[in-house]
Amino acid sequence: KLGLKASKADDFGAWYSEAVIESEMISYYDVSGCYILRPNSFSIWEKITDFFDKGIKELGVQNAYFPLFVTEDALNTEKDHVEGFAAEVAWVTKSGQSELDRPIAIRPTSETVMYPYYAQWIRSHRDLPLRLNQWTNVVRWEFKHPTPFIRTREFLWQEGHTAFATLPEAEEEVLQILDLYAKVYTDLLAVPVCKGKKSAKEKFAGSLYSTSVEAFVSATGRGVQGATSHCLGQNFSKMFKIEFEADDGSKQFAWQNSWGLSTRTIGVMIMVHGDDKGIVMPPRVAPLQVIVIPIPAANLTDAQRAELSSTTADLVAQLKKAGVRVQCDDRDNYRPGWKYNHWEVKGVPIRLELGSKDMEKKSAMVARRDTGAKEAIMLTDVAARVPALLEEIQADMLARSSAQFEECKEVATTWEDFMAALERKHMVLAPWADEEEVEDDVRKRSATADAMGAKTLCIPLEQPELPPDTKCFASGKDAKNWALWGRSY
Ligand SMILES: O=C(C[C@H]1NCCC[C@H]1O)Cn1cnc2c(c1=O)CCCC2
Ligand SMILES: [Mg+2]
Repeated sequence: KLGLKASKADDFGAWYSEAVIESEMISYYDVSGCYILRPNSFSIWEKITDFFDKGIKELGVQNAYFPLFVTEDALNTEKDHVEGFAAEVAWVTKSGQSELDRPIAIRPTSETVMYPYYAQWIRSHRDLPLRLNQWTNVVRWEFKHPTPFIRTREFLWQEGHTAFATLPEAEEEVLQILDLYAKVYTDLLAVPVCKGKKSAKEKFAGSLYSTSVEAFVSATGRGVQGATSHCLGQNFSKMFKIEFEADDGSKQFAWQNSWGLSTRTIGVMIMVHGDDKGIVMPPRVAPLQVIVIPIPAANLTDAQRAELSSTTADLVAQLKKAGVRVQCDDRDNYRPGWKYNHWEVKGVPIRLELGSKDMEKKSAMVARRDTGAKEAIMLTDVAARVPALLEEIQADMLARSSAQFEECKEVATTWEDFMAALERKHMVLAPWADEEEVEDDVRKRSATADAMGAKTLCIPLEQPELPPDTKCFASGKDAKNWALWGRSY
């Protein structure tokens, strides 16, 4: 059977597992929760890192590298946050046969690695702002069911850690980074996101407030946090004594941010765009954008065969010159149908078929992976048309996924409408009291036998009008704002 065995609509988990394997993005590994990122997925991470790294450097952020290991004492400096996560911290307890006299943690995130040194480096307001980022791996020994890219025990990410003399400077950066995160999703991955603030319950315990970009997987009706940008206020500078002498001579605690985006981005892209034929790659991140497949007729003369291969080689050369990532599959031990499937599973955005009758008409047949649409293109137009078509595909993918996102977002002001929307596997924009106990209550009351309860995904930065006297959909108390609710990963 061509395409995947599992269907995305019928068995999403099986579909996703099969898609990441058949597309050669992932290989399973013999440590649970860990996966091998093969070239087809790692090249996407390279595009994301190139884009984001350029963006933060334009903002004045510098890259550095801090050690993988954290001492027990350092890690416990922020113990009231870590205790919630203590079970996730992985420890080195021995080397060879000998026990370490003190266990050493593997970084689950690097605040406690970096901030003792921030305290050493920052003495005067002239040392600010200090804005460092690192591209690393981190380890979190999650116990929930692992999912490639989405929830893994080791993952790649970037973590930005910045310090400013004033809160306004920090707050400005929080939103600059959030904008960059949104662009990673919309401009590279063709995935729409909602920018918002996290509720008190959902925010990072160590932050003053957290902002995030939230994506939505319509196939499962679950939201997924795409990336986070936290304003830490002076919480960490007080813990780590990151103080500076202000220009008026007073000693003040620095104002800090931290922000992170991980290889989870790739999983979101797969879940949003994939179909029953496999992965659908947005052209801007596709490792291979065009596969050229010559289709020699059975009874070709040597001359005709030679002409077909030289025309094919010429097309590939023209497309390469036009900056297109292109390959030719002229293997003679596979028939065309097998090849179509082979490259569709990998999500190659464009297939260019070159058959003998096409040759006579000096044209090629181009097939789009996202819609399956085919169009004949004159050979002389290929080098101009294909780059334009790739951009059209990118735009169309974002337009379709954005329309899907809006379709999956319902407004509700009553409990009944809220629950009905969840039943339809949708997100719900609802006015609420913005109180943690209300959120706890909704989580419990909205859980059903076969589905987890809903949480707030974010409080959208773009708030709809809130008429006076609007009541919280769940508690009946006065509503403070609109939150986007949903089941989530
Ligand atoms: O990591 C963060 C906050 C922050 N870390 C840096 C990047 C941005 C942002 O994610 C929150 N967090 C999540 N998970 C864990 C910890 C933790 O602090 C610490 C212990 C192990 C698990
Ligand atoms: Mg976690």
